Amino acid sequence: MITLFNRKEKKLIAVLVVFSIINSSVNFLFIQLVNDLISIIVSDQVPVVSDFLIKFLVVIVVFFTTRIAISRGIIHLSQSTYWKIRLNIVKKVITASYSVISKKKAEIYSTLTHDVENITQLSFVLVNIFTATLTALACMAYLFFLSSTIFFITLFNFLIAYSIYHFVSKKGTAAFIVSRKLEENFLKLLNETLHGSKEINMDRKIGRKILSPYITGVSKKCEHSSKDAYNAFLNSQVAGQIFSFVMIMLILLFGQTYLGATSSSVIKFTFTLLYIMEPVGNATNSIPVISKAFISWDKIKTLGVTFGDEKSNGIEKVKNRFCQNNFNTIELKKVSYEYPESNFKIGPINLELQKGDTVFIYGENGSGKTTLMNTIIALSKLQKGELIRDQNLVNESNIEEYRSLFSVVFNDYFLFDQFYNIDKIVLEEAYYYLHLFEMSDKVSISSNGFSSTDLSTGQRKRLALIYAILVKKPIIVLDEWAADQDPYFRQKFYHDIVPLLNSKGFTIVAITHDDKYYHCCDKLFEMSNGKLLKKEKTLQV
Ligand SMILES: Nc1ncnc2c1ncn2[C@@H]1O[C@H](COP(=O)(O)OP(=O)(O)OP(=O)(O)O)[C@@H](O)[C@H]1O
Repeated sequence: MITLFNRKEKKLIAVLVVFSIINSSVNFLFIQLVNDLISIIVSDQVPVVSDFLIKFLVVIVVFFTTRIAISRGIIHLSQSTYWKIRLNIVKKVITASYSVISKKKAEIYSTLTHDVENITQLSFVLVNIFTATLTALACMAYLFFLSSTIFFITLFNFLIAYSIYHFVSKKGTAAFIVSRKLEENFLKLLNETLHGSKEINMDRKIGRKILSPYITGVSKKCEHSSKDAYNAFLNSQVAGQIFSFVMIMLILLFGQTYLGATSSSVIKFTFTLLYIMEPVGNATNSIPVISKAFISWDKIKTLGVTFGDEKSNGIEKVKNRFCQNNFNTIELKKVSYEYPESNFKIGPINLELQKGDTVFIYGENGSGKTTLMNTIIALSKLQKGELIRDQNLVNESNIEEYRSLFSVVFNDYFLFDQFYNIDKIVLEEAYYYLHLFEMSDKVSISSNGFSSTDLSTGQRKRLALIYAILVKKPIIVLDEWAADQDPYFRQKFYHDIVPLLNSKGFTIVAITHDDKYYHCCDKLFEMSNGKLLKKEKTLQV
């Protein structure tokens, strides 16, 4: 759960509350000052200008000083909250499991942009509402003092107006919830458009189709529900204003004759009502912002719950352990994994990896090789069976440490801009691998990262493997790494690089379709429809 404010900020909020009370009080004093002047003027007297000017000056100075202080405080609070929530979400994204993140990308984007912004807007609005409420309360007390009968009639009208507002604004909130959901769909489609821009360039039909009916459809629906929401709020605002005008007219027409008020009270009453109409109107205009902020806050909380808190310390736990962390054996005992979405299942699988092994896994497309790999490296949560490292069961408490044994080049790998997980790069070693992978004429290496990643697909994959080696985790896992390499380099990889890495102490697990090189491993397995079969490597040569 996100803690919105620290102790210092809570103190600042307390100060802002005090300033708001002072601000509302002087606001109220101003109307009293004006009312006093009106009384003097309607009774054909001449006011003592210096008296009123001094009071006016005090009121105006205090009003604007507190107003500026409140605004600055709010800007500080809103911006620090904005970035705190954003960082908190990113932190959760970094520590959450891959399976959760891969399904929640659009939701994360819309929360990071849309929802956090809505919460920030709320802080600006809350101050207006708070000061308007205080001013209104002070004015209401003043009205009571002027005429209790008219005060109760006014109060009754306010309550009716509020009930109508409350009823109608429920409709508005419901429409905002719909539009928030649609916003997520919009971002999902936008994401597809950005990632598929090459395909769209090649075939504009995809672009046209995704634009209409999909993106246009979602944006139209979103536009309609937002309009419905704002209209609902607008209707209730208008209803509130009509009530106020009716009230003022009734008091002016019947205040003296039927309600027993003096002419001076009626004027003061009317003036006070007119005066509070603006801040109260502004405050009610801000209700949609509050409504959206509540919806967004719910979203942020739900997203936090989805991520789960159990791994929130994962990053800190494995810090700096990469080079020291090692293993002797890893065992999979009766391990199974099933995708609920497709009902595809692997297992039960028994497998033993020993330090220094070179293991190749081959098999038909869709036979479950990547699923098995994700299970071995504990990227997928274990559903059935046991994962054992050196006689120790891998569980929630040691899973991060277990994962840190593996350096993986996924089939759909991502090459980061910088060497985030290498504390100190040994340039000599880095250049040795750059030469080995025949990339030294294309790329140079600094302590931050590779000089460029704008390379061919095969070349980028070579960098990904160099990076995986430099991280120095004991097990290198490769998912069809050689598939993008030319025949010459593929041979170099299987004949020279794999044995070299092996001689340097790396354990290698590779998924491969290169049957020509199946003999280059110690242990060969076939994955067949979710089952792992041990194979004699000579059979495949
Ligand atoms: N994210 C997913 N959600 C649901 N089912 C999935 C998912 N990923 C894979 N599958 C199912 O698991 C099966 C095996 O997929 P997997 O990626 O493990 O195969 P593979 O042997 O690595 O194939 P390839 O050689 O094509 O990479 C697929 O046929 C599919 O039915």
